[in-house]
Amino acid sequence: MQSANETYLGLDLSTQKLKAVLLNANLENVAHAEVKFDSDLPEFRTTGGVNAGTAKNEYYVQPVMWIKAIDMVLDRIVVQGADLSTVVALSGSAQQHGSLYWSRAGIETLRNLDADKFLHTQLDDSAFTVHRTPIWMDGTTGRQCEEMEAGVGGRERMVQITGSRCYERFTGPQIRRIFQQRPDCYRNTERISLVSSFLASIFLGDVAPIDCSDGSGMNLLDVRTRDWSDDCLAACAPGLRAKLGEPVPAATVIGAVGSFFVQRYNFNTGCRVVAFTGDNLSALAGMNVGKDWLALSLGTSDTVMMKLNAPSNLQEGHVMVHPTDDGFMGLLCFRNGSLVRDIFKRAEANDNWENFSELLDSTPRGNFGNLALHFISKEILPPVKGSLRWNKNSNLTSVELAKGVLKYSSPQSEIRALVEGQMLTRKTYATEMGFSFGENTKILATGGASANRSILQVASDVFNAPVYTQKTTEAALIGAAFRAKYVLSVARAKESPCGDGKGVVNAPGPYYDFIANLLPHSVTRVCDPSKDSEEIYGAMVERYRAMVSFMMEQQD
Ligand SMILES: Nc1ncnc2c1ncn2[C@@H]1O[C@H](COP(=O)(O)OP(=O)(O)O)[C@@H](O)[C@H]1O
Ligand SMILES: O=C(CO)[C@@H](O)[C@H](O)COP(=O)(O)O
Repeated sequence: MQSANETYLGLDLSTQKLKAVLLNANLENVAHAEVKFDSDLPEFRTTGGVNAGTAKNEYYVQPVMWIKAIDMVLDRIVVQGADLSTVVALSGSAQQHGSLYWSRAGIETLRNLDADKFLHTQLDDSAFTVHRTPIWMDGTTGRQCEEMEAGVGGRERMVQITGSRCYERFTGPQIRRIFQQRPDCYRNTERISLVSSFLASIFLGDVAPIDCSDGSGMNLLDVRTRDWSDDCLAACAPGLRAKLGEPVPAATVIGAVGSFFVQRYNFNTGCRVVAFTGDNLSALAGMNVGKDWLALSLGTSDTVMMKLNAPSNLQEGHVMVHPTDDGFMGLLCFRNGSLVRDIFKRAEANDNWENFSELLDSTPRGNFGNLALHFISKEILPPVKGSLRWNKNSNLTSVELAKGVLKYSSPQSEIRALVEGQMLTRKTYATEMGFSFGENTKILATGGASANRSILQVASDVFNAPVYTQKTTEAALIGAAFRAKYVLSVARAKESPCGDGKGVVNAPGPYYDFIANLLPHSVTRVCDPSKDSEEIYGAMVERYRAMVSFMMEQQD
């Protein structure tokens, strides 16, 4: 039976941080802690949480950094007042697509962790066959993408099976590259984890299954049957099914917390571990979005998410297995999100978000016809690299602007052109994915930049829809704790003896209603679109498309 002082732990291993939150039975925040990779773990020399490799578009992380962060974040949340013995279920979220390669010795160590030692002194480099984990920012697998699509019978077929065409950051192409370039490492790999199932594995004390929802970001899972596709596995690398293990639905209790955590952090032996999932899926769970809602996550990457009843066969964009119901989730990911806004904040706004907002607010909507696209690293949607600034004439001056010879004459124009360009990109692709904008459309924003009202006002104007936020900007993190509570309630109802009245636990019903009942007033309307929004931004979409075509022609 549920007792009033039970708590739920959520974790989120995002690009730049590892965060933890403890929620009580009413889903209220009891304690929170975070570890920032750049500043708290400087010995790993990351920038924005990642290391750049020597090859073009190569980005990786050393897994030991994440392991070190786990000890640190738990120590910190205890200092914040968390009594971890009250946690009845925990779950987590993590950046999507990255892959970790367990050695046999690593799995042995994982199963026998010594509570008197730090995790990172036990699970060191020898636990993994690949010491540079490729993460979602990596773009080195163009060749493997082509090979895998050809292997299954073409791009369309890949989209039909997995919900996405092959993307360079997706796990399947990354695994194939390791198989081809480092065959010994691949052969010596006992199991492969996603970042989410890796984090779950640590808490479980054994290799955790990959969940079907994060598994949809691999180009390996059949999103309809919710199992690995034999065609995709064959097109990727040999012996892969055994290395991946069987996928499970995100709503699965995968075991009890490992004894390391019981002895070292005072967790209860009965604390259940619920399958961890990808951060975008977890954000959808944390935002609990219903019909008419478009979720906009402004974390390190910007992502747009929506609920889909059936998979769309759109080639640009991803269809994933929904984390909390039987349907699907549509996802669009934009690599040049916060990191580019960070660059402009430093260069144009004295490294201060308030200045950035003032400059943004002091320029009229439409920016006198100045519009810019900044894809500092190769963008996912559209697949373009470079910067392009156009003014209202979009011709001669634009060429000079395009060459980077010129910037706009004021920081105000620079910043508005950037943010309007970003939001136009998000809206154009959301429309192409099949989201139909109408008078009932509402945007729910989350992620670090959703704390910025000025950025949200541009989003509201460009999307021509009201923007809402939740109390927290960390939907992926709270989504993990919400799922822990919900999945535990489902498990308890199943375990409970039925029919005799006493002690029977009722099934909690669908996830959406369960969370909505606990948190009936969880969103606040923060921005409304200006009256002239459609007039201004409707027309700008065509210019935006012309700019993208221009950039496409310039690509090498
Ligand atoms: N007030 C603000 N205005 C705009 N952006 C902000 C603000 N505060 C934080 N951010 C952005 O949030 C980003 C981090 O978002 P977060 O959701 O914590 O990232 P992730 O979960 O991907 O690690 C930072 O890179 C920063 O650009
Ligand atoms: O690649 C994707 C989604 O497909 C990214 O959204 C990653 O999942 C990273 O997430 P953040 O750290 O930006 O939240």
